[in-house]
Amino acid sequence: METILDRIIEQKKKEVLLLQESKEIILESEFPKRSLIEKLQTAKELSIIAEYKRASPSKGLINNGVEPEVQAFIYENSGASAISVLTDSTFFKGSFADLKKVRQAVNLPILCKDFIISPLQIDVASAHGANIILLIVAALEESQLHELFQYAKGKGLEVLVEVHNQNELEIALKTGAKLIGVNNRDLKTFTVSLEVTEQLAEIAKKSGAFLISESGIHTEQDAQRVRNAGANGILVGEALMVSQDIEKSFMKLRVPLQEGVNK
Ligand SMILES: O=C(O)c1ccccc1NCC(=O)[C@H](O)[C@H](O)COP(=O)(O)O
Repeated sequence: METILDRIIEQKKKEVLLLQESKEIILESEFPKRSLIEKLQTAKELSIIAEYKRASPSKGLINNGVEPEVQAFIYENSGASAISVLTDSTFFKGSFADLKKVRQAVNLPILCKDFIISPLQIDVASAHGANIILLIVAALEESQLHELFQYAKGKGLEVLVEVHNQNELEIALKTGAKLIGVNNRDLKTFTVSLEVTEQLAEIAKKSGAFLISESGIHTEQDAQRVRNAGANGILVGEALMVSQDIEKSFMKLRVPLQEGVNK
């Protein structure tokens, strides 16, 4: 049966074809480098990657009433370590224009949250000001994952390699990734469980990578739970996008790290 991830990847293939056919010259990034890894190395609390996400396949419309640069500015002032911007338009109502607006509004590292299957998309992400790209193991052949990982690193970008089970994690670790994202959401069924982070944390941490727990984190208890499992950071979208008081929501998620976890 065709899953939503299959549909997203089909759409991405069409977008990449259009990019290739347009022969548009994609300029090199004119924006300064920003490193999430450097922040994680010295963090004293669970790092928060705060996401700008208007809509999603699992939730439909989340919040279409706030501008990306305004939301990102509040995230930065509330203590975010990085900002994630959904750039997919078909399924998430995002865009690369959103990414650029966020780049111009904040000094934080920015993650381009998209479904990358081609080096061309990495060029576009970088040109719009991304410092980090996402590679989803479930969406790529292993050889493609390695090729895209090396390409992004060659452009000076950091790479968050996303997994949802042990098999994917073992594939991810073969790239030598320093940033492993464990997505608590199954992208095929939309089921969300923080147990996924608990199950994979030990193997991910043994490799020396920083562990980011992604999706389904809403409360202080959720943040503490994945922190206790060994996460260095969390990626939070919906909870912040629907919050009536972002600073207050942030304060609850800002929990101290256990000593030595990022050494
Ligand atoms: O969020 C979805 O419905 C979704 C569906 C299919 C592929 C990816 C999807 N989301 C991307 C993400 O991983 C999340 O935006 C991110 O981790 C934040 O999750 P949340 O805090 O639960 O909004």
